[in-house]
This record gives sequence, structure tokens and C-alpha cells, in this order.
Amino acid sequence: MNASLERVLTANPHTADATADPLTAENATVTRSDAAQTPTTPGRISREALPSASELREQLPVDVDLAGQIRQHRDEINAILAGDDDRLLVVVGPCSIHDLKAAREYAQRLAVIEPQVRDRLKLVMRVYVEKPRTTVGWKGLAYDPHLDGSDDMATGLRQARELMREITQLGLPVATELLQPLTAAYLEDLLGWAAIGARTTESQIHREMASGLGCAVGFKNGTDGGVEVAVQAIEAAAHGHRHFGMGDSGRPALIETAGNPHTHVVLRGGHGQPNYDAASVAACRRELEGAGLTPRLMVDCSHANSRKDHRRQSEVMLDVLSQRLAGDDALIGVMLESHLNEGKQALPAAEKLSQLRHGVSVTDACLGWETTEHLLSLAAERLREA
Ligand SMILES: O=C[C@H](O)[C@H](O)COP(=O)(O)O
Ligand SMILES: C=C(OP(=O)(O)O)C(=O)O
Repeated sequence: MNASLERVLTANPHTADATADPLTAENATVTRSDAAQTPTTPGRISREALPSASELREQLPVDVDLAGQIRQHRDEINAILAGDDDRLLVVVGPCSIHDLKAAREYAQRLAVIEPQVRDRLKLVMRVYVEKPRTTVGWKGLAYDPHLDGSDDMATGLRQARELMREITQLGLPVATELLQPLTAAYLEDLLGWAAIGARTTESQIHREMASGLGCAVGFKNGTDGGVEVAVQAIEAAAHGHRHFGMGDSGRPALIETAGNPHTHVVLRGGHGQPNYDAASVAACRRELEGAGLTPRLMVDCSHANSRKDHRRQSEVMLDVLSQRLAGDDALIGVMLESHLNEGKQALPAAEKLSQLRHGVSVTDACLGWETTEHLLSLAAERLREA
């Protein structure tokens, strides 16, 4: 674990036998009928054990070289947050990963342009494998990698880790939203940057999790546009916590965190209203300063800031650039939802998955590659001229 320590919680630590842990991959397929033999809560069935985080990490390790690269990315991102590096942090990539081939193709393209803009932009690829839903819907690669409702989470976690490792090997840091605290343990060592989403910024559990992460964390403002919850999240995450969690071995554990000072607000608008304009940015700055915090803000050019029209992301990004060029150095970064091809498509029924268009989002609409490439080059150029 990174900044977290764990103490395993067992009823009797003297008799606890890690090798007999029912939560190991090999011994633990619990079918519906198996589960029915176990007294359980009606309406909640433990269907299948998943590998522990340490098992998956052993199978898909981060070697010394890669760990060094991730540390370097994290240091650079932290330096941007600290005001010691004046590059713009750009979190860019698909709204969600649903197709590994398309994700790899996107990463390869991003890795090609990264050296051309590196002097002014710090690119981080969105590799979002969990999706928070307003009501119900596909919850992301980690939950349902086959897109057919089979919810093969063991495969989902494995594919997510594999993909993040490959993308990091291309020289790109990886960003993701950490939604389900249990899944964080499987992925956190690979992350350059993490988001806590608009629906969970107010959650104590997510703030505790963020306080133990080794990477920088952006807290989105609430879905109602409220910034106060993100400011409070920054304060909460900066503190050390002790909380219930899952240890690396897969057993319940008392987790102790050190506190994370590398956090910031992400403005994403709310209730259909943007909040990237200079007045909203100034209001957020005042809120942060009022809480005794150094104002550091990222603007999410999508979501309510684009009024959910992906084409508007360009105008949001250009506006943020202008504010930054006019001297607002609290604006440390932007987020873009972008895929190989623009727009979005509905996820079809399982038997029609072959009809999916390549490189088109199945969640929120995204910018296409050409526009993304143009925007990144333009941003680097403008910042160079400043
Ligand atoms: O970024 C993605 C979506 O805005 C978020 O997951 C909510 O999606 P939904 O409203 O389609 O459920
Ligand atoms: C779900 C996302 O954003 P938000 O939490 O702002 O809705 C996202 O960025 O994918």
C-alpha cells in the first residue's frame, strides 16, 4: 500500500490462517447454490470470491523501472499542484474504457504527441474503469468487461490492471476515478492521478481512501454545482485517518492513512450550469482561501461545463486557457473527455455487441481524436507564447 498501513482485523489473530482464507482465487468459486447454504442476508448473495489485491499485483507486477516512472509522474504532478512547475496538467481520454483495443490505440496516439507538448503540458490519460451512474447503467470495465451483464469482475480487474500497466509502459501516467474503495487496492500503485467523482466527493469513505493514496487527487464539485463539499474533502483528505477497509491480502483490515496533501478541486459545473467562467473560478478561489488552502483548480471541460455537448469542450478549454494566460495561476489543469471518434453510442443488447462502432464512447459523448490533437497543440503553443 502507499501511504496506508494496514492491521488485519480478525476475531482471533492467533488462529487466523491466511492460507485458509476463503477469499483466494483458486478455492473460492461460490455459486448461487453454494451461497444459499450459507446463512446470509436475504437479497444479498456472495456469488464468487475475487483474487486479493496482492494476488493480482503478484500476477501483474510493477517492476522497479515502472515504479520509478510512476514516481516521476507523481512528483511532476505534485510539483504542478505546488506551483513549482508551471505546466498545465491535462487529464485527457475516454469517458470510459469499454474496448481494450481502442484504448490501446488511443494511448499510442497520445504517446506520440506527448513529447511534442511536454514542455508546456503534463498529459495524463483517463483510464476510467468504473462509472458512477445517475440511476442504473453499465458500470464500467472493472464491473462488466464483456459488456453483456455477465459482471465478470475478476476479469474486469485483471484487464484494468493490465491496461493501466501497458499505458504506463508507453510513458503516459494514468488517471482514473476511484469509485468503489475495494477496487482501489487493485489499481492504486499504477495511478499518476485519481479523481473522486461528483457523486462521492462528500462521502467520508472516499475522503478516507484519498487520504491514503500515494498520487494526487482531484475532488469534483457536487452534481448540484456546490464547491463547498470539494473544499471540505480537501481538508478531510489532508488528515490521517483510521478506517475499515480491505487489506492487501483480501481480509478486512484496520487501515491507517498518513493524509494526502496533494489534492485540488475539479470544477465540473452542476445542474446543467457551467462553473468554469472567471467569476465562478474566483468564487472557488475565495472558498479555498477562506478555508486556509492554497487555491489549485482543474476545470473539467465536459459534464455540466459543456452542458453535456462534447463539442463545447473546446470552447471551455480555450476560455480556461485565456484565464490562465491572463494570470490566473490557480488554474492548474483541465480535463477533456476524448476518444478516437467523436460522440457516443448506446450500448446494444449482448447479442448485438458486434454492431458497436470502434472508438466511440458508450457513456458520455467525447471529442474525436483530431479535435483533441488540435486542442492540445494549440494549448501548448499559446502557453509557449506567454
Ligand atoms: O461521466 C460519466 C457520466 O456523466 C456519469 O457516469 C453519469 O452517467 P449517467 O447519468 O449516464 O448515469
Ligand atoms: C463521472 C465523471 O464525472 P463527474 O463525477 O463529474 O460526473 C467522469 O469524469 O467520468
